[in-house]
Amino acid sequence: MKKMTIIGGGSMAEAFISGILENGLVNRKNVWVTNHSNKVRLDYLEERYGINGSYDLNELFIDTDIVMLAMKPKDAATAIDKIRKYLTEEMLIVSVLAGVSMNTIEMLAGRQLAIARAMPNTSAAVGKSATAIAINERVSESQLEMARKLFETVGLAAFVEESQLDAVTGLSGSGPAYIYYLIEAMENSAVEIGLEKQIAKQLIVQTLIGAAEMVKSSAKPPEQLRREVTSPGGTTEAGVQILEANGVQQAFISCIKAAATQSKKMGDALCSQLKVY
Ligand SMILES: NC(=O)C1=CN([C@@H]2O[C@H](COP(=O)(O)OP(=O)(O)OC[C@H]3O[C@@H](n4cnc5c(N)ncnc54)[C@H](O)[C@@H]3O)[C@@H](O)[C@H]2O)C=CC1
Ligand SMILES: O=C(O)[C@@H]1CCC=N1
Repeated sequence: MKKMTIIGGGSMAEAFISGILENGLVNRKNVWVTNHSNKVRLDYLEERYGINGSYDLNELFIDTDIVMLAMKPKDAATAIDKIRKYLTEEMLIVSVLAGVSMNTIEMLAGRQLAIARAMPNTSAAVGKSATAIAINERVSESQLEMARKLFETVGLAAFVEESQLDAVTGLSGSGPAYIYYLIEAMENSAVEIGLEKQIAKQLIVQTLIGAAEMVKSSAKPPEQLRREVTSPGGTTEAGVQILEANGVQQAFISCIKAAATQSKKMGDALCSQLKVY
């Protein structure tokens, strides 16, 4: 990959810049980033990573072979409108915009483009994202490999159909927040039952890593692993009965469905705004 241009210099962009440089995917002198008039932030990215920040569109787009869209979905229309004349069919456009379809991006750009639309998560910041990627028919084999390599610099990358990306968003895009929510509850309860926050945090984190590792490496389904922890009449049973009585599993299911529905709604809202234009 010769040159990469990132539109939007927020937390997602920073995770990718860090991953790309750590893995030597693009030379730091060939990584370009812009944002919406936050010069202080661009200066920080330049200084911290030795990359280029710029507001000059010619400089940003000349000879670039990959353009990443990393602004908030609500800013996508304005941002793409500004850069549309610089986008060409030869470039790979990589979008991480939640809920914004490849069709919508092409409508905003006013032309057909080779697009890889992905849903990473914030664990990209530590190289542990779970990312799903969908591509359109204009993406070449070499561009597909480029997208795979790009997302693998920040964690696991899997290819899905675009129609599945709202589900992915509800599941793993928003997923870290559900786990943090659980950790908050575990930390609060630990303090209430007499543990110090610091030691509780270590125990909780290791418990999560261990359980995740077990699910990953074992052929047993999670339900069976759960049963193996649960001795009849024991402590786990006493705890899990409370979760069941409070409908916690159902609450998680409803939570993920609501997040997936919201992803679809956000995309539909942007799409209907475009039709009104
Ligand atoms: N935060 C998350 O958990 C995840 C976010 N995403 C997606 O990643 C994208 C970025 O999210 P964050 O990094 O959290 O956002 P952020 O708010 O940290 O950064 C957004 C950046 O876009 C820039 N921007 C706004 N308007 C612009 C314009 N017209 N031209 C150029 N730059 C412009 C802002 O100046 C800012 O630097 C969003 O579309 C979000 O849906 C995807 C997966 C997970
Ligand atoms: O909450 C959001 O809309 C974004 C998309 C996935 C995670 N955060």
